[in-house]
Amino acid sequence: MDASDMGEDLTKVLVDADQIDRRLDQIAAQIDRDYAGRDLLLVGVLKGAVVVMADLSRKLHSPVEIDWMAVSSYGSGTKSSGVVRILKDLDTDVHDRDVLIVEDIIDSGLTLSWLKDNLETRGASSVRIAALLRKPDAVKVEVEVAYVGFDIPNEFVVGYGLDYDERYRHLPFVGTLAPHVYSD
Ligand SMILES: O=P(O)(O)OC[C@H]1O[C@H](OP(=O)(O)OP(=O)(O)O)[C@H](O)[C@@H]1O
Ligand code: HPA
Ligand SMILES: [Mg+2]
Repeated sequence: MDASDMGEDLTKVLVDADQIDRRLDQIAAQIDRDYAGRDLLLVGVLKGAVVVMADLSRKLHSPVEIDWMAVSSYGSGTKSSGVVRILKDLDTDVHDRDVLIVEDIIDSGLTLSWLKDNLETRGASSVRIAALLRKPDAVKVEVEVAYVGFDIPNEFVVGYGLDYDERYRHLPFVGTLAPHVYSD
């Protein structure tokens, strides 16, 4: 599948499937080295992180546990509301655990800075972040990211887990959405 399958909804492919695959290989190798001999809990942030969690976790050689949270600050629009809500909490007690939050994107940083604080408050022994994408020009709150796939321009992107109004999450690449799709 490529951008042309999406008709005129996408203006371009920003990061293709091969680039994502190669970058995740590197990040997984780094995570394996950094957490060698430790008992890591991966926390995926629903729904956007589903695709990167599936691909990244299968590249890890270390034993890990996986749990999920759903938080939302976007609703159906393209701008963060800044108000983070927990829609689904973890099933796992993170007290004394090494936690790695796995995310699709850091945009304003509001979601991850809130989530990192939240998990630290629960007594996790470490909380770090892995994010496939980051938009340096959109950051409103600085968040330290241990593993980042790609820095991208400040444009609304979809695919590889990322949606616009719940669509396009299944695309195997990251592309920019044509403005006519969200300004109609
Ligand atoms: O850095 P921020 O500006 O906070 O934006 C990043 C967050 O926004 C998106 O999630 P969203 O709330 O849209 O939910 P979704 O993952 O279900 O699409 C994305 O998956 C991140 O979780
Ligand atoms: N695309 C889709 N979802 C998002 C984005 C984006 O660029 N930023 C934050 N959530
Ligand atoms: Mg989203």
